[in-house]
Amino acid sequence: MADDETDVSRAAALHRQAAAVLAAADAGLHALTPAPADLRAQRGLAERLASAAAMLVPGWLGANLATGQVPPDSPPGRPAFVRVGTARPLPEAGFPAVVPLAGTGHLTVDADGRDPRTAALLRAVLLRLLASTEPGALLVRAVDGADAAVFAPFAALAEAGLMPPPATDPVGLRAILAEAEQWLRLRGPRLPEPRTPAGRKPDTSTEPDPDPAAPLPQSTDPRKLPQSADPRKLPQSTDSRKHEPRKREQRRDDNRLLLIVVSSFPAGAEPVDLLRFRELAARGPEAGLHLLVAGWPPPALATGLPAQPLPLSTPITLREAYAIVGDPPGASFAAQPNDVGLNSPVLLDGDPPAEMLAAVCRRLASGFLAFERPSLREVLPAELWAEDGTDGLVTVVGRDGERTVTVQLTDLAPHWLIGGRKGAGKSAFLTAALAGLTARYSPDEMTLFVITESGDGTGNNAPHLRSVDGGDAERILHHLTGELDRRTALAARHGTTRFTDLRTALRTGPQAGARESTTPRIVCVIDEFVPLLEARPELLAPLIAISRGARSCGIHLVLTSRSPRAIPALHERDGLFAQWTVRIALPGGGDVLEPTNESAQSLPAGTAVVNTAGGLGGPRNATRGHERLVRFPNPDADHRALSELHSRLNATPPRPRGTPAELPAEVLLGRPVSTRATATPPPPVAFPLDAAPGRHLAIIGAAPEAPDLLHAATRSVSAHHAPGTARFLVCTLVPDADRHAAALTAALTRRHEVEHLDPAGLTKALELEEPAYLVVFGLDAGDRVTLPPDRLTRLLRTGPANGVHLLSWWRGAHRLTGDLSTTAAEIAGLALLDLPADEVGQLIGGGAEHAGALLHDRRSGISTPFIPFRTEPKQHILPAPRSTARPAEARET
Ligand SMILES: Nc1ncnc2c1ncn2[C@@H]1O[C@H](COP(=O)(O)OP(=O)(O)OP(=O)(O)O)[C@@H](O)[C@H]1O
Repeated sequence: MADDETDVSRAAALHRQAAAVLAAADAGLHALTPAPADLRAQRGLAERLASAAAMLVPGWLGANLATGQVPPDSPPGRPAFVRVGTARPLPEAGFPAVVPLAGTGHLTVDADGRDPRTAALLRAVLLRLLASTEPGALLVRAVDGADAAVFAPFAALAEAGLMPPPATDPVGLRAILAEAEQWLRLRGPRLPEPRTPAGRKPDTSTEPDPDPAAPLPQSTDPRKLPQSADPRKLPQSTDSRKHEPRKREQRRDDNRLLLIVVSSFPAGAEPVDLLRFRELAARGPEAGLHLLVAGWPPPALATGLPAQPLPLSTPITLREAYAIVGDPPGASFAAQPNDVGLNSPVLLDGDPPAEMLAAVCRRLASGFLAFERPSLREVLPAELWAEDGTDGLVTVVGRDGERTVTVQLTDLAPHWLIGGRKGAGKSAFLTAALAGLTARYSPDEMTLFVITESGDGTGNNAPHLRSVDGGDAERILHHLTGELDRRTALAARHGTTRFTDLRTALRTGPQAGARESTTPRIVCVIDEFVPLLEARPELLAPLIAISRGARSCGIHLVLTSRSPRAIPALHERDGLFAQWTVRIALPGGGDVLEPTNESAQSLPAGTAVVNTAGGLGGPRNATRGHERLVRFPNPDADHRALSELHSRLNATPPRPRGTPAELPAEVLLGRPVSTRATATPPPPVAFPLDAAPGRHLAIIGAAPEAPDLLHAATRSVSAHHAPGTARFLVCTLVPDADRHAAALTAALTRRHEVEHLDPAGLTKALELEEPAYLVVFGLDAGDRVTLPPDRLTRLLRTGPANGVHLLSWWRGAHRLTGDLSTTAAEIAGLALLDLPADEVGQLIGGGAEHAGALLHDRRSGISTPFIPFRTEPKQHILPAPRSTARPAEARET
């Protein structure tokens, strides 16, 4: 019994003990967990926060990407908030953790992108932002200093030029900083110069380029018109170097954002770079610039700098299994005044599904290509012909992100080599570049020759243009080598070795204002030079001569090709391209770059790599100071702007007249007389009107078609000159030719400046020293008062050097072989129409016998029969002049 009692007591004690433990555990539990009512409140709060988040971050900005389901599109507008993960105040309750961005601030993560959680977060946030904005409305620049391939999944955007490959070194980092600072300069309040704590200026010597938005030196050309005299102004265009980015931005999209995502800072980054980040952070949000910086502050780099938070940013701090989200700029997540940050652990978003990310990149890349192409107007200046070409020619060729890209033709970078596969856009690039050049420089500053197979390769009819006929290649190149010789002699005379100095000497020296001092830079474009050189190897020598002499003579070559390396010798040491520093590679045109340079691999349409170091380069993903990926306009899509420009160019004073750089005009007289059938029509019979003494034409004969031939021949000279660039003085001394003179005047007036002269005016015009064509019908009727022999002789001898040429019709040979024979012997070009054999003999020497039309060039001694060109049908018959008519009689008629 006693044992039973003992057992019962022991059981009771154990029971009490167990009950006490239970009570203690119960008390302990109650002390550790919230009361059921609080739990419910927290769950309710999480639900309310989740619904608020759905409104704050709709669609891509806040969806749970891990499900793999493509979220609905976000409504248009800036991504003011973005989700970074899920806040979990309770294991079973959570809500999206959302931080502010556009218009408010930035985001920092303490661990850099080498931590996989950071890398995944950066990719997720970047994807959300890209997917929720219009293609091109968000420009992204990335930095991956640890080269951890954090942004590799976004490579398709790099190829589209939407998000360039990440910068991996300090040079690339500084290029991005410079771009961001330029962004602020254009959009935000003024950015002060960043300084190190010691007051030292940041070392920007390794930055890729000077600020392209900075204005170029102002023109010193005294002929430059003031802004108010604005026939030259292009009111709807903008000077891309001075005003264009701001205007473009205002016009197109004030809501654009520039996002800089730093996964990790490169090892060589300096404290001053971080200070620049701080400045950008402080001023960025109001200008649409936002930063997503991992590894902030970078302790190893921040030597000398206190580890401060980035201004206006929401900091994220990683812990073992979760992250802590600090307070956003200017606000607090905490309910209690003394609390800081979100009062809940946050599970950061992981990597978005790869397929989803790739699809978004593809969509953006194709949309961006259309969105981001600059218009032709963006490469044109605000004012026509306002630039001075003395130091070189510079034009905008397109845009690299927000930065306009200019390319130069100067004494040190005299030529361009452009490569691209068929259909790459070479003609488009050229057309836009030439439009920019012809709009910036007047024909006094620049002369243009274009050699194309088709003759229409550049769509250019600017008054600077001298020839677009592919058949003219030889003539043009020989003319240019002649010009090279002339300029070389001038340079020797003035003791100059650079063209800039020669031009300055010519302008300011005693010869200033004389014809020889008008020495424009010459640009000679050869579209598709490879087939040309393959077919005409003899053209290589003049090309090499021009290439070498460019520096001192101001003659620039621009060559394009689908296969620039098809003639390897041109690229070898001392080959044509050895000294050509400017290389422009369009899609499929990587051949113009050095073989080790991969930057032009898989370029999309409408883009080009502009390299100013002879094509030197390396891997594709590197940022190089001498290389730019440029988007260029498509003039095909901008016909209106192009034709508007050309009509302005052709209507714009001052109209340049003949310059020594111009190819001499040729008078076309007729078709050659040939009995052989040929596949292509032979060239017309022509007489060149160059600068040598005697280069004038006399059409001689009483045949009815003779005055009409003068009409036709003069029109061919008119056609040689770009509209508005030549001057014609027309005179008739025989009434029967009045209608020819009137018809000619009417035809010429449509293109050039024309003046009708009476006999007294003709006498005066014999003293002309300004370039002009003197066209006289019935010159044999001029008496000694109208045609003082000494004046006529002087004109015939010295006129061509001044660009003055006499084109005349004589009703017979009697004056030329009679009283004016000495004077008339100065005329080198004789077009004889049905002259009696004895008169032909007297004029061009014995033994000549010919019926019909014959051109005799006294310089070469060659006579060429031809079938005269006509402007009117044959029925008009002139009364035959009296071959014995005396001058005075003729004048009275
Ligand atoms: N900036 C651009 N963006 C988009 N498309 C463009 C751009 N420039 C040109 N294109 C288009 O590319 C096509 C080819 O252009 P283009 O004729 O200039 O090429 P190409 O290199 O000169 O060709 P080819 O070698 O046959 O002469 C045209 O249809 C043109 O509209």
